[in-house]
Amino acid sequence: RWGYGKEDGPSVWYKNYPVAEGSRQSPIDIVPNEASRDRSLDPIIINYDQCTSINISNNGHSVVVEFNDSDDRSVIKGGPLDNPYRLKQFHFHWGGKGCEGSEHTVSGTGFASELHLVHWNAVKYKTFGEASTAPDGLAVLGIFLETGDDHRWLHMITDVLYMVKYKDSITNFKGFNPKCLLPSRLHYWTYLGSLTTPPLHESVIWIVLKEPIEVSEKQLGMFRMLLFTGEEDDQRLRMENNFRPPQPLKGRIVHSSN
Ligand SMILES: Cc1cc(C(C)C)[n+](CCc2cnc[nH]2)c(C(C)C)c1
Ligand SMILES: [Zn+2]
Repeated sequence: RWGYGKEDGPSVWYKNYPVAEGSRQSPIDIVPNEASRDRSLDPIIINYDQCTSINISNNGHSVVVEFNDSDDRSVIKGGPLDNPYRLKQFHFHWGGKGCEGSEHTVSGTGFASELHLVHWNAVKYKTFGEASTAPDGLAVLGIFLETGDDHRWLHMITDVLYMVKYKDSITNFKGFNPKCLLPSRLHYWTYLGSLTTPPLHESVIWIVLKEPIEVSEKQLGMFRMLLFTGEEDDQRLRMENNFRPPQPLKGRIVHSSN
């Protein structure tokens, strides 16, 4: 299968997933003064008030918090989106040391980590699976994490990571509302892209927030105690550097909210 190592990492994914060399792959390097400032771009609207989490798991690639997406209780809308998109899950990508770990970069600079809040278009598609292969099926909100002070709410997640240390482990994680992970300003860049891991479907409307959130080196270090490997595996591989590097823009325009 695929991973983030030398033998199975991003540089060889094209062998089993030819779309890796497609025309709308993610992530990308965002160059702010090459982005087109659209005054017509509305603010994004995030309604997470009725939102509650269900579980937290280690899928062997990242740590994932899942939500009940059986109704429109938690949605993102406005901005570049024609419909409300339902929150399905969020997860993180991070590095092995401070300066790299995010998937998107800004003028060539990476951040220590990147949070992805994954939403799907339940107006046009019946299931997440169907939406995940449609060109306007998913909307992923990307938030950069930079190291600095402790994040006052991230400990809710880092405190339970020991429960999902191994691949395929899962535990109850109710009542967590991810609005506490949002930065104060919702200015964003948006462009058409893809999933950043196989199957790399070109189905994502990316909304990347300009303002990072601050987390401490200690909190970030907790993510690195997770393992890519399972409890029974003879190899113990620390989960870190689970990010794909930026991909060619191939003529795409990045739009910038004001
Ligand atoms: C929770 C989750 C995890 C993953 C990867 C890390 C396997 N993926 C696959 C690819 C991806 C992760 N981040 C951007 N794309 C998704 C998709 C469906 C958005 C969701
Ligand atoms: Zn992701």
